[in-house]
Amino acid sequence: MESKKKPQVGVVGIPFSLGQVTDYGDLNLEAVADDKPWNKVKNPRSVGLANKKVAEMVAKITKNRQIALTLGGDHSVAIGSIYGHAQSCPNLVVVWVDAHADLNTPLSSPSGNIHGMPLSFVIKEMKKYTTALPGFEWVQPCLSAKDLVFIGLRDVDEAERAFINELGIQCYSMQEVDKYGIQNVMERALRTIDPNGVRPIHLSFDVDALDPAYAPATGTPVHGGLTRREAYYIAEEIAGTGRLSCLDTVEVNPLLSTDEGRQVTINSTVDVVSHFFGKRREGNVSDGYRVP
Ligand SMILES: N/C(=N\O)NCCC[NH3+]
Ligand SMILES: [Mn+2]
Ligand SMILES: [Mn+2]
Ligand SMILES: [Mn+2]
Repeated sequence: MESKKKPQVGVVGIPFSLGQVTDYGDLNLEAVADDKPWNKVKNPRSVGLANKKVAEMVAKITKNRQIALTLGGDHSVAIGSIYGHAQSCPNLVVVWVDAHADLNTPLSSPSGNIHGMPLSFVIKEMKKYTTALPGFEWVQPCLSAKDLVFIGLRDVDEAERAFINELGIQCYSMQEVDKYGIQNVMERALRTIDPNGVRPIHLSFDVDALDPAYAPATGTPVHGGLTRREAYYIAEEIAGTGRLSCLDTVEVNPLLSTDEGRQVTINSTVDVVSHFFGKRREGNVSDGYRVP
């Protein structure tokens, strides 16, 4: 699903040098008429309807045993992608790669922007802290807090940190990435959420997890982010499991940078996504290739 704005070719036309791709096309995301704010929450019914369509599409794709690549738009799209993915893979685990926790509820959010709240809609243990929101009646929490891990956090609101502590969610902020190194972080993260190495992986990649030097064209850039090398490593490790089942790639906003910044962001995003789909820095040999 692309955002409503005309996405840049770079992100839409990700060069899938490996594997067979089915383009399920753009979802027709119509705004809901008279979509009044709910407290500070803007456009709840339109965002809710869009996510319902995302959920139906992701459920269909993952039921086909294909990897669903969801191109945002902002991170609110993960409400639909995780819910839809859970319909076909109820035992999924979620790896959330982001500068932000996106764990606010409609009650705790300072901004009212739903892209800062997606996880509060899908985590079962968040039910008692949150509230019903018009447009989201269709969402049932489908993820246990123990099946989620954060990587790359460095801009976490107080309420989000309190929820992470309360729920005991596994969390590797940039502090832990610096302390342990990305190889160690990936080993610990996957060992904790999927010790037997059998569960389908939902990877939700917010490009602002990258340092703004590599992804300036995004809504909420935060200094001190992942290098491209660290992002490649995450992607290669996830691809290496063979259990990637859904990949969200969100928060690329071409309108928020210079031409150069836009291109830098698209190049980084396309490259990281290619590594999630099997591109390896050591090189690749396609099936059937024979030495010349
Ligand atoms: N990129 C964003 N989430 O990942 N923006 C919203 C965060 C506000 N705490
Ligand atoms: Mn996010
Ligand atoms: Mn973010
Ligand atoms: Mn945003």
